[in-house]
Amino acid sequence: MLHIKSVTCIKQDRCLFADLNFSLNNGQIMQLAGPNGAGKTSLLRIIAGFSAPDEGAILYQELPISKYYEEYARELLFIGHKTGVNTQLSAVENVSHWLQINGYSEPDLYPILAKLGLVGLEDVPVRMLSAGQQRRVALVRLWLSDAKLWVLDEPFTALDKSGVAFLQQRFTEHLQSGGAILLTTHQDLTTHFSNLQTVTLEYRH
Ligand SMILES: Nc1ncnc2c1ncn2[C@@H]1O[C@H](COP(=O)(O)OP(=O)(O)OP(=O)(O)O)[C@@H](O)[C@H]1O
Repeated sequence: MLHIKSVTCIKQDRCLFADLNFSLNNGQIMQLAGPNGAGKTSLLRIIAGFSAPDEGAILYQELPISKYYEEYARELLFIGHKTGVNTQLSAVENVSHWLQINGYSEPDLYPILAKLGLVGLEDVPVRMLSAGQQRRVALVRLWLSDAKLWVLDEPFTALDKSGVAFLQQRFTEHLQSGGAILLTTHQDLTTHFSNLQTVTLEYRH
C-alpha cells in the first residue's frame, strides 16, 4: 500500500534521517518511535505530502504521491499533533465543515458524539472544552472518513482511559476492514495490537 523509499530529511543543516525505507500494507499498524526531536513529525508530514523529502519518494499503490496527490489525498486521513480543529466553532460546526470540504453527506452525528462523550457539549465553542474533549472532537473524523490510510501524530494525547479504549477499538475496526495506520505515540500499543510494527528514528546530531 505505502512505500517509503530511500527518504532523507534535513532541517537546519541537521540530517534527521537518511535513506529510510519501509512499507505499510493493508491491515497493518505501524508505530514511529524515537526521542523528542528525532524527526517523527517531520516524517509524518512528508508521508502526508505536506512537505517534500530532501531525497527519496513516497509511493502509494506503487505511484509517487508527488505526482498523484489528488488521488492519494482521497485515500489519506491525516490528524496532526495540532488537530486542525477551529476552536472558535462548536464540535458540530467543526465536524459539519470537515464533512462538507471532504464531500461527505452529513450522517446522524449523535451516536458518534455519544460514543466520544461529547453529547451536551456539541454546541459549545471548542475553546471552552478540556484538552481531552478537544482531542475527541478532532478524532470524530476517524468515525466518518472512508480513507484507507490513517496517519496520526500523537492521537492519544490528553485522552483518558475510556478515550484510549475507544480509539484502540476504532483502530481494530479499521485494520479489520483492510485499512492501515501509521502513528506516533508514547502509548504502549503492544498489548492491544499483537501485530504492531515499529520503526525507530534515532536522534542524529
Ligand atoms: N519547519 C521547520 N523548520 C526548521 N526546523 C524544523 C522544522 N520542523 C521541525 N524542525 C526541526 O526538526 C527536528 C525534528 O522535529 P520533529 O517535530 O520532526 O521531531 P519529533 O520526533 O516529532 O519530536 P517530538 O517527539 O518532540 O514531537 C527538530 O529539531 C525541529 O526543531
